[in-house]
Amino acid sequence: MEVIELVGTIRERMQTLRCSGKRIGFVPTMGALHEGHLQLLRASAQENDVTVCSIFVNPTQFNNPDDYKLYPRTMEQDIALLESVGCDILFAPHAEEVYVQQPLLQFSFGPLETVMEGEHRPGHFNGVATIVGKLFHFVQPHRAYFGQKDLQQVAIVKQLVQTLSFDVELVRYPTIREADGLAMSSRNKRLDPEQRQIAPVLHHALQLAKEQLGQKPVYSIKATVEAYLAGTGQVELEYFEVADPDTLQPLQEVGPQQEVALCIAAFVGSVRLIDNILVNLNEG
Ligand SMILES: Nc1ncnc2c1ncn2[C@@H]1O[C@H](COP(=O)(O)OP(=O)(O)OP(=O)(O)O)[C@@H](O)[C@H]1O
Ligand SMILES: CC(C)(CO)[C@@H](O)C(=O)[O-]
Ligand code: BAL
Repeated sequence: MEVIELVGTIRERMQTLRCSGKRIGFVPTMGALHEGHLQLLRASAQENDVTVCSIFVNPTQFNNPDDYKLYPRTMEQDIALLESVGCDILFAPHAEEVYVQQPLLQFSFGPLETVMEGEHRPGHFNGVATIVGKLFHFVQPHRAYFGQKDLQQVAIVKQLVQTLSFDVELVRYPTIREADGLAMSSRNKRLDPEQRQIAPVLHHALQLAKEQLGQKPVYSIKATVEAYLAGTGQVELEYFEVADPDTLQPLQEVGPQQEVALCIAAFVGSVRLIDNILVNLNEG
């Protein structure tokens, strides 16, 4: 695997590959790789001629300085994992070069950024859109792979691609979970053993809500989830929403034919985790 750190070098390399007719698959990450990332990379390796992974803990998308400081960084182990799944190129740029020009562009994603992650992490999606846009320019992928775990991020990137006319096909990959249901996430590495044991309650709460969908009104389902998590005594709920899976806008009512996204964010100790599931009521 080639490891490239400089923007000029990745641009040149990708230009050459594109000119020789190679199809480029791209998996942007912040590192501390786990099986969720590896599945995205395997899908890319299968569906493209060349797979590029980026590892960059992007400072502009962190609204909480401690979260940035404590974000797990495991570069040596990441390189070994990338080699094990046949990744061709790792792009690991430096913040000084990525953010050489200031100030940052301000994006506007309308209603998408006023709910859930947008509401609770001010500036987060502006940082995500900025870095994803830059990475798309550097890597020039034909396809880019994103996880459903960050469902709202996928919608933001989709809007970014449409608004700025990037010629990139987006692939949304299902959430990969631990055996006990916990969605894999780099931040799981920050959980102590007791917190790790309790963390699957986020997923359990989503399952509980799913069972009640179509039977009970949305406000009552929300109350059930709140009471369930409060009962654990160790998890602080930030939000639970029943949302439209495309617009991510909260739904007050759910129709019999509807597909909905059940989305949750909660603190386990000082670690903030998110999760979601998609439910199609039509499928019984
Ligand atoms: N469990 C998972 N299943 C599928 N895709 C995932 C999973 N976890 C992360 N991804 C995807 O991998 C890409 C890189 O994510 P990132 O590096 O932020 O990792 P992460 O595990 O989401 O970390 P964290 O949530 O702690 O920031 C994103 O598109 C993300 O949605
Ligand atoms: C897409 C991304 C790599 C941008 O920094 C990040 O938000 C992530 O890892 O999901
Ligand atoms: N996986 C989303 C990136 C973030 O939480 O900042």
